[in-house]
Amino acid sequence: MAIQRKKITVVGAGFTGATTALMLAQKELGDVVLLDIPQLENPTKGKALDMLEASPVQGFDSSIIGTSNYEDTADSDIVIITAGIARKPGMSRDDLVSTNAGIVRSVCENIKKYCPESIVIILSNPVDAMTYAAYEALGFPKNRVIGQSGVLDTARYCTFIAQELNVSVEDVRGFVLGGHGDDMVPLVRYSNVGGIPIEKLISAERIEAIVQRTRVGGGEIVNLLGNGSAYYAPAASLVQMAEAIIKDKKRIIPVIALLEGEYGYNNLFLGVPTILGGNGIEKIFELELTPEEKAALDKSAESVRNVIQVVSV
Ligand SMILES: NC(=O)C1=CN([C@@H]2O[C@H](COP(=O)(O)OP(=O)(O)OC[C@H]3O[C@@H](n4cnc5c(N)ncnc54)[C@H](O)[C@@H]3O)[C@@H](O)[C@H]2O)C=CC1
Ligand SMILES: O=C([O-])CC(=O)C(=O)O
Repeated sequence: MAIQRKKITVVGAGFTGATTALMLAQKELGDVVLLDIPQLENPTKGKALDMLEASPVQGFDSSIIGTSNYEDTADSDIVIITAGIARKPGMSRDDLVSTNAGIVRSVCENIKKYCPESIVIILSNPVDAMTYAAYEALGFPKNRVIGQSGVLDTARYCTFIAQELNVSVEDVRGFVLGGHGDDMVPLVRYSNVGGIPIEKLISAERIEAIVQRTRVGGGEIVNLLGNGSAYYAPAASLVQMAEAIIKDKKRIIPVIALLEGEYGYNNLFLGVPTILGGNGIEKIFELELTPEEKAALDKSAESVRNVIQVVSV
């Protein structure tokens, strides 16, 4: 039997979706279908063709097509949902909940029909609640419905640590637990640089400043851009997740997963460290937390639960 390339659909051809499509193709992770609403069919086709025309220059052989027709997405291995509105300065991610829940649900009805075996990664905000809404609408097993927040939040956290110490980002390790909101929980105790705990290298005050900056990292970009939110680092984060799945890398990556008892929470989607591989979320790691860390996670979980209540049908 001929070996087939993977097929990856990106729903939403705006800033995050288009950037993701290009990065996926540049890494030759599969053939890419970029889908947006019928009113934007020509611009979506135009973006896809423009990207494809970069392929001879950059030397990648993935195809990229633009469409508004879900038939073109049929049997995708991975579907990435970026459809929805983004926040502007002065807004919180939670302000997007009603609009984006409707969009994510309608997208999921089509994914269920055309890509029933796919692994679905959700980016649309407020992402913990949107992952819940997608899970309800798709009816897929929980390992195949995954939200993106932890890769991005951790990337911001590691960027700031590397800047603080003037060292390579490659040597910084850490991760962020909890919801994708201002009370997310960067885990200082589990963070190190080249194996050295960051608490040995950075003062408590500076660590606290880095934690705070990470928590509001999305808002920092929103305020700078003025008319939308981050897209380069979010796209890179989605691509890392897609790559872990497509190559069955079994990477340890923080993602938004359905918790059924882990960390003491039930029926809640929240960012936790997982093994991400060919079957999607293959394992959730339950870490031992100090009372302070658990209290911070409880606060974040409560915020997510309040938003999920708005979208729950
Ligand atoms: N979870 C995370 O870490 C992050 C989440 N986001 C979220 O991702 C979403 C997208 O952000 P951007 O790409 O910057 O926004 P954008 O406005 O540039 O693009 C969104 C696209 O979705 C399309 N769309 C709307 N309804 C649709 C539907 N029913 N079917 C298909 N496409 C549809 C729009 O036409 C638009 O092209 C926002 O909700 C944003 O808050 C953004 C960055 C990080
Ligand atoms: O801040 C936003 O609205 C977009 C987002 O989730 C992020 O960049 O972390």
